Amino acid sequence: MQTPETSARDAGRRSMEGESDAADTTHHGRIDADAEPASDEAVPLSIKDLTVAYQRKPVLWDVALTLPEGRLIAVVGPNGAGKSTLIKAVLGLVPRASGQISIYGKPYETQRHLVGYVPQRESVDWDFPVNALDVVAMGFYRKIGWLRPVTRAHRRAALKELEKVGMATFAHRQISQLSGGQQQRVFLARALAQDARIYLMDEPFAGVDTATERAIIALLKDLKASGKTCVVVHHDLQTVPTYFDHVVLLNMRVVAYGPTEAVFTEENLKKTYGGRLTLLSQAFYELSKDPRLPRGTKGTSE
Ligand SMILES: Nc1ncnc2c1ncn2[C@@H]1O[C@H](COP(=O)(O)OP(=O)(O)OP(=O)(O)O)[C@@H](O)[C@H]1O
Repeated sequence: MQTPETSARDAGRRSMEGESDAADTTHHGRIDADAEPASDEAVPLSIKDLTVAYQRKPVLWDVALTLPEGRLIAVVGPNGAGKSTLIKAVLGLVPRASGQISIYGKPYETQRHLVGYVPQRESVDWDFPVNALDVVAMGFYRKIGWLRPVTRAHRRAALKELEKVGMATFAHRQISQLSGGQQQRVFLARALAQDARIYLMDEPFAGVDTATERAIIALLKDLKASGKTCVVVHHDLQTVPTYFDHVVLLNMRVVAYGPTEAVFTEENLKKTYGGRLTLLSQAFYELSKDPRLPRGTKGTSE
């Protein structure tokens, strides 16, 4: 039966068929680099046949991903590729035209307590009258229940999370009076307070200084060391190989997915970024000079 959702999907399929653009790959661009675990219950995030449309225009198309546990996973792609939409779809914040999403084998609605979210900074209302400590304490609400008061013990625990991100001295500062990087750290502390098993972070490195970037990457490594999975929307191609174990290359479809050293190649990036080859060549030129790169990642544009 034709519904508005299936009609949006069909419209999108037709427009996709007319294009030979960057996202046009076989097998939905999926590379099954990791052997899939026997059961979805062992998989932090499983996405099957996900299509999302805004006003009937698809922005994610037949996305399929099986993400492994205990890894740092970058989601990379050009502006408008659907990276934020992917994160929002997992959190049930945007309606799906089709597809199934599961967190450790069950729908997000029953697994919220396992998921920590760090939103894109621009999407937050920073005029909301709360201080940094209040924001972090919100991370405990799922455990304590929304109607229960935050106790002194929770505030102490929230302060500890702020310490981890170097923000304890700003605990009583209104969030609107913090710098962009400081706000970002507070939201990371809130995600830590959630004590989740999988973290979804939408551009946590955007607009932060070098010290904050180092603090965030140290935090990600700690999370990984304790077996957590972090899915991070990331724009800086140069740092992908050093920061992340796995990469999802996205441009409406999944162009490629798998371990960074196998997937983060110039060819796959060209498929992902399409016509923006000049920029990409420059990025690869910079990359090719970087001694930290794993073998096979170096570009050919030297
Ligand atoms: N609420 C919305 N209503 C209509 N269109 C939307 C909405 N949100 C996003 N879009 C469109 O969907 C597409 C994907 O947006 P999305 O924010 O997911 O991309 P992105 O990859 O995160 O981009 P960026 O790197 O610029 O943050 C874009 O073309 C965007 O304009």
